[in-house]
Amino acid sequence: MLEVSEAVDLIERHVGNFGTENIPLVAAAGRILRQAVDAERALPPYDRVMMDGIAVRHGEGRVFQVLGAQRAGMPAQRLDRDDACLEVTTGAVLPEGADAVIPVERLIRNGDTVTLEDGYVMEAGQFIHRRGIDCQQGARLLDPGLRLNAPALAVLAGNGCANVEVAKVPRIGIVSTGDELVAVDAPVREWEIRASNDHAIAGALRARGFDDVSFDRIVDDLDATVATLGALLDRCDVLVLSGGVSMGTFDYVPRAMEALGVTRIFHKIAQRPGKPMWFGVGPRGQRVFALPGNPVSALTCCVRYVVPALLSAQGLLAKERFTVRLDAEVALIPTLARFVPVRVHHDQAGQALAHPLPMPTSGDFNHLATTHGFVELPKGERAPPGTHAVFHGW
Ligand SMILES: Nc1nc2c(c(=O)[nH]1)N[C@H]1C(S)=C(S)[C@@H](COP(=O)(O)OP(=O)(O)OC[C@H]3O[C@@H](n4cnc5c(N)ncnc54)[C@H](O)[C@@H]3O)O[C@H]1N2
Ligand code: MOO
Repeated sequence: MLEVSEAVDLIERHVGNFGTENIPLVAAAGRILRQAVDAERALPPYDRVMMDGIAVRHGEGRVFQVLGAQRAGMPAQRLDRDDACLEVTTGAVLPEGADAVIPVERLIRNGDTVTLEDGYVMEAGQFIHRRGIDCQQGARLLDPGLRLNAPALAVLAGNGCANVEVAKVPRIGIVSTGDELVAVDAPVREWEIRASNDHAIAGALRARGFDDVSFDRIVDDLDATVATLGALLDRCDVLVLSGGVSMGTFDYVPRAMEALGVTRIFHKIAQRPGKPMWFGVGPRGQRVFALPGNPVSALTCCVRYVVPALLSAQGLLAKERFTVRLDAEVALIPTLARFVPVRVHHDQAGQALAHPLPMPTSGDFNHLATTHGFVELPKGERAPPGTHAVFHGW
């Protein structure tokens, strides 16, 4: 059986990428940037006035004649006199010849004359945001691999990028398998259960920007499984299945994959939950993740393997995971890595602590909703309080 890290490496090696597309900036929030962005011009592009008030030539004078107004959006005017000023607004170009801005609240105005407030001392260069101080033309502002958040969108807009090259979002087919499964809005009989894995998996994916998802259900029948999966392989880049991958006579997923020419990369990882996980690559390079059906296993495997693989295929550089310390002991398993659901809180120094809430079985998904994610623990006997562990959020 593979170790967790070996499974991650194998997926990483086969996951490839989904290509890029050029989209309008207005549609780019949350997408993964796939181009570099350089400054269109020096920023700010001119000496920018930072306060509403007056622009003057710095000196000893205290009374100034107002010659006119230099408003934002006007080309630069000229100020040649030490005893005069131009009224200015925040964002205006500093008038040529001026080298200080005095805020309006420091002035007493009388007709066309302004006088400095008693005791006010001006400094040369004050309240001027100098041309090029933020960056020079051509300076690198954004690198590929960034998720386009609010500041990054502002950089794109501020530098004339009306269209932007981003990673394509893959088409993902989410498939539930099992005769016992019933849709959320259908009548349910005593021996049936409602399918919940598909919604959990879609939630984990959508929360990371993978919003092109479809839902399908297949019954425990080899021909039906082959037919539905075949159609999905034709139109999807990624399949995420749950159920039908363990040892049962009616666990048809591995056999159907073989019949459809999907190459098995691995089956089974030394971990609990999620041991029977299966991963393969289709004839067109489609990535097929077949997750174990138990709800805790399915969601844990989705967050531990599917989400990071798809994000890395999109070229995202930042990793979502971070390190926490356990606040209570966890019993480990000598032969399997263990994923344990936790609630995260912080100690007085602001350090992230994880409170373990092991689920009694991998079928108990209702209690998962009280947790924030899970920690990954190695094989062993016990993890005492204080143990460092990697946390993965739902
Ligand atoms: N003889 C063995 N039996 C099992 C083994 C084993 O190694 N030998 N492994 C166990 C482990 S571990 C897991 S996990 C499960 C995984 O089995 P499958 O992937 O084949 O899943 P199913 O049998 O189809 O379902 C398991 C369980 O999950 C429920 N389920 C399935 N799909 C959904 C869904 N979409 N929404 C909600 N719940 C779902 C299903 O009703 C079952 O209760 O196998 C063990 N058995
Ligand atoms: O490992 Mo299974 O994934 O116990 O529930």
